[in-house]
Amino acid sequence: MSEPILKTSRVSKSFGGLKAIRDVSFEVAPGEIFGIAGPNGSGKSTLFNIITGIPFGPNAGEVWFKGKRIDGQPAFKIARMGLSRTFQKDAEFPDLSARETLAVSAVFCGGLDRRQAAERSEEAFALVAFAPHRRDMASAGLSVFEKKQLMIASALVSKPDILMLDEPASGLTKPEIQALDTLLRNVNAAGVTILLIEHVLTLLMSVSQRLLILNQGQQLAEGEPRAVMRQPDVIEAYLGKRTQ
Ligand SMILES: Nc1ncnc2c1ncn2[C@@H]1O[C@H](COP(=O)(O)OP(=O)(O)OP(=O)(O)O)[C@@H](O)[C@H]1O
Repeated sequence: MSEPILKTSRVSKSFGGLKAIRDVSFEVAPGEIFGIAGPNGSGKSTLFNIITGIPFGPNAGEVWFKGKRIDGQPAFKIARMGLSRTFQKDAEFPDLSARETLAVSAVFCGGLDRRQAAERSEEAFALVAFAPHRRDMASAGLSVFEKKQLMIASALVSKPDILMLDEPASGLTKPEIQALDTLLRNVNAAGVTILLIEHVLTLLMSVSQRLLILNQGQQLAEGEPRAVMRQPDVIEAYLGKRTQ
């Protein structure tokens, strides 16, 4: 692999007696779409939290981004270095328009002035193919898919090197998942490395160049998606053990 853009080295995170992430090490190459999967509660979102520092870093281990160690850094610094994320729950401002939402993200998260914010918003809207005639309506009136587009555009407005998406396909119909597949490929083709947590395995398998599988906070497998998904221990973690 070329020099990794992101690397974790034996990161761990505990909540009291619960070891949510144990000794997880992986590397992401620049320009890659890197998928992360695992059963419910296996630690996927906690891994994103540890990397971004939102709301906490690891208890142990190291996180490296663009050759710099970032664990222990404040979350806003990590974000401004070029690491941007979304959350499982859509969090729109219902009374703000899509355009105003992006302006807020650009000014507060990207640290941009109003002119730069407007330029970046146009770029982000274009990248996620957000319909121009819907940009000035209140976010509350947007469709589920448009809210996803807006969430991703908000994360892109600061021009991150890495975009980290936590289950972006949840709540989408099959055609919308197909549209999300295209959206992710377009964002990636524009030079953004993507880390993708996703339960919709068709999407994950379609867009990811490599997969990391977590189970009970531990790294179960990593590698080429089809090979990983054929591994007996991965099948067992998803489907349970045969009893006969
Ligand atoms: N802030 C917290 N305090 C206490 N326990 C937590 C906290 N965050 C996560 N956990 C626990 O850590 C474990 C891993 O949770 P996490 O949300 O990372 O899993 P996940 O793989 O993202 O799950 P899902 O697929 O359901 O979103 C779970 O047992 C969860 O209950």
